[in-house]
Amino acid sequence: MNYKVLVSDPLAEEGIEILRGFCEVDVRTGLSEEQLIKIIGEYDGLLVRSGTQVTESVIEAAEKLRFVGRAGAGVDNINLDAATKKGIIVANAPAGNTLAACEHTLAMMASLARNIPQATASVKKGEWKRSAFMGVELNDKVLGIVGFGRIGQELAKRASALEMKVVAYDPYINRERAKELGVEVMTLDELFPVADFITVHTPLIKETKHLINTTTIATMKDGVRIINCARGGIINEADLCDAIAQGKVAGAALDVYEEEPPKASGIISLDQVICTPHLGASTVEAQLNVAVSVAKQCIEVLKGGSAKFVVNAPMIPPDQVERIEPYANLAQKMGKLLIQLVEGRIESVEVEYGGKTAEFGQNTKYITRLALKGMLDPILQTPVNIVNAELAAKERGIRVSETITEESFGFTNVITIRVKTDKMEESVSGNVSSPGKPRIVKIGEYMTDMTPTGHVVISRHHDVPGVIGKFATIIGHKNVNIAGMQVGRNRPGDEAIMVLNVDSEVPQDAMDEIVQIDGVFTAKYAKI
Ligand SMILES: NC(=O)C1=CN([C@@H]2O[C@H](COP(=O)(O)OP(=O)(O)OC[C@H]3O[C@@H](n4cnc5c(N)ncnc54)[C@H](O)[C@@H]3O)[C@@H](O)[C@H]2O)C=CC1
Ligand SMILES: O=C(O)C(=O)COP(=O)(O)O
Repeated sequence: MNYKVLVSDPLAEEGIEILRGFCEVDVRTGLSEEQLIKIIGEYDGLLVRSGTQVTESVIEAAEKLRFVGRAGAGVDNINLDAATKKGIIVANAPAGNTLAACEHTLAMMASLARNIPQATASVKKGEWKRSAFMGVELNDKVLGIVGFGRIGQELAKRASALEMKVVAYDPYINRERAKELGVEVMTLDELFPVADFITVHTPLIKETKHLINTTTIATMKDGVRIINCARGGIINEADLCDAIAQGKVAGAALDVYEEEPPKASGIISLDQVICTPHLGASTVEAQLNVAVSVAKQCIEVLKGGSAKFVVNAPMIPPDQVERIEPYANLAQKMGKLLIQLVEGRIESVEVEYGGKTAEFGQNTKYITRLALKGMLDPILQTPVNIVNAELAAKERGIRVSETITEESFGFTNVITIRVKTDKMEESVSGNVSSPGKPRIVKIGEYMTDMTPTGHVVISRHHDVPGVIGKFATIIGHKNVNIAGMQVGRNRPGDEAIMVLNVDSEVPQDAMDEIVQIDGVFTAKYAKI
């Protein structure tokens, strides 16, 4: 298969080389939205940084696109809802530029404290104004970190080494980690009045938009200095401008802006504001890291696998992959089998996690999505994958639920998928007894022991002599070899189930004949 990937922002050559070893790569930077919309239909993958706006219209025009890779952390320039709806995997490289952004923040803070950019410009003009650039020390000052994630934590370590007192706010803060780093955890209301320097390291989301504004600035220390190396929009620039003009805020260091590039007449025109053009991630080391990371993830996805840092679907933590992945694969096969066994419009899908699968925790969401993919992908026009499986079900009015039970009919771990349609109900249960040994252990009420692979015929019939023989004769006449057979029943003479593993497809006319056999209630052929 000849894949094509578009790189629409500057990406380190090392990443592009990795991609070129796998597929065709076009590097076209500086495209307008209109230009991007015109060409995106040709591509299977798109790699961006913060310069490209991957809007809903771009996603709409992307006929073949399966992967959008963000060579960096922030994904606020990508319309995740639109991508999710279309089943496009969006992944980033979250840790690759952490240190670059952290060091840039430190550099900005030191430059702000000592007026280095303003002094540099003055000296270059031939001036020698030593008293005009009196600074403040970082030593002993309180640094307030808002957003204690990767960058916030790295910054705390370094600021402590400079003998600053570090305080932090994050609604999801890891208190243990904060304690280890000697950081005092505060609420925002507590942090604002005590900090000499305030630096934001949150994503730009609804909750953080204009987090720093006239009202919150009023609660800050007089002469506070503010740094934003995270995202424009976390600070209300107009409000900050006023506060600097009034002398409430002594200065600001900005790497990111509400509009990029920022207007020359806006906040950057103030002498007390120092600025860089979104350079937080611009180090040789960080660019190599993020480019290689997204290139590798892109290849994995185009090969049919998953990406390591998917942002629009549940992910399995790396240390859980070995345990969860076999069940996820099994669930997908169970879903694929079920959809071939049922008739009618699906109303609900229930995935029950039995025995010790309760220990899977949040990872059940990943497994459930793969069960839905197995079930819905064969019957829907739009490809269904881990990203859009849940949405695809919801859009078709299918209720999806997960339940957890200790009940496991003798197995350590067991997953049961129950499908209810407007005509019937069916269920299958599966287990992975040892690595690489997935089994279907129950179909409806009947225990089985079936490998979920290849061609199968599953019938329900009256448990009376002769039925199985007639069955085998019909299949034999079609030259279909029977590889294995299991019969399950609850009581002699009752309804029984038969699972036949066969070596090739059973033609429809043979299936039609089988259902005509006296005593056969249902018979379904399925390919897993
Ligand atoms: N200037 C640049 O070139 C760069 C900017 N960034 C930006 O820096 C920011 C942080 O990046 P990372 O530390 O890697 O992300 P992260 O995801 O590791 O940390 C973000 C933290 O913000 C916290 N948070 C969420 N909502 C919050 C709220 N309402 N108030 C306070 N905290 C909240 C989260 O709990 C999380 O701990 C992102 O916006 C990212 O895009 C990242 C790299 C380079
Ligand atoms: O990783 C991030 O969030 C950044 O803001 C870096 O942006 P960039 O890749 O340099 O355009």
